[in-house]
Amino acid sequence: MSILLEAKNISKLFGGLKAVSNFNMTINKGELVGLIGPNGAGKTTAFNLFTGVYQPTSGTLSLDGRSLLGMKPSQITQRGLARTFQNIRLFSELSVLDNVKIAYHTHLNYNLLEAAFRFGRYIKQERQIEETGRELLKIFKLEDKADEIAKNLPYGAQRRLEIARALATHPQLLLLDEPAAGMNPQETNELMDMISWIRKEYALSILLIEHDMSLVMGICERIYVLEYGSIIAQGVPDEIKKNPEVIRAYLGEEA
Ligand SMILES: Nc1ncnc2c1ncn2[C@@H]1O[C@H](COP(=O)(O)OP(=O)(O)OP(=O)(O)O)[C@@H](O)[C@H]1O
Repeated sequence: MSILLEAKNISKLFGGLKAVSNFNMTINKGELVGLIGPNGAGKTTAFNLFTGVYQPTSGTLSLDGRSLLGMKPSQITQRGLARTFQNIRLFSELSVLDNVKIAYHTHLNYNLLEAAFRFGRYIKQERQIEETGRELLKIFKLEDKADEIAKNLPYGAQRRLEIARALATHPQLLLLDEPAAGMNPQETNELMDMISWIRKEYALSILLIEHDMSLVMGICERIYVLEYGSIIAQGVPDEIKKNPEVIRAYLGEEA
């Protein structure tokens, strides 16, 4: 199996606080990996390091064998890494379809001048974007809501739209930050199926931060556990469930 993302000995200091400490992680192509840990363990900081929001204080980071260090978030998106946020970030005043279409534009191979000179190609690409956008909405059960304003969608639907929008940038690796937060059990189950399906359909690697243990244990092939910025365990779900360190740190009441 070939490695897609590799983080080696990454640390991130905020003043005196080590939010992430000597963090090592590999994600193979096509793998679905979970990242769990108590509140404040450093999970979102890890995502922010992978996506260029923060630069690590030390350590190395690469995607598909090429370093990500020093790159801006937009460049990292172009290289094939997309994410969703713990707090939903949509263009709340735009329609559902436009939210997805805007994401496609980060991947278009025309600029404005070309658009003016080669109007035919522009129109064709716009039509393609509209079609693929609608296909994505269908996958996420949002096709009937294409023209609704994003902020008027129910919470669970907004979360699905965020994933659809991330997928529109054609990622190799998708980072999902608590995608089931605020969802009811039925919505969570449907989301699990969607995540598994898109992973196969788009040959994606996925890294998932999630507090819903049934979701994490149900779909992830491998799990990393963070506590106070350090990885305290990693392994397949059955190993993680039995690991005494993990039970102590995180699964306490549920184990
Ligand atoms: N920009 C920042 N400046 C200072 N401290 C920060 C910053 N971002 C995160 N931290 C601190 O780093 C630690 C890790 O935070 P982080 O948000 O990564 O945890 P988390 O595991 O994602 O938590 P949660 O599950 O609550 O979202 C926390 O102590 C947090 O207060």
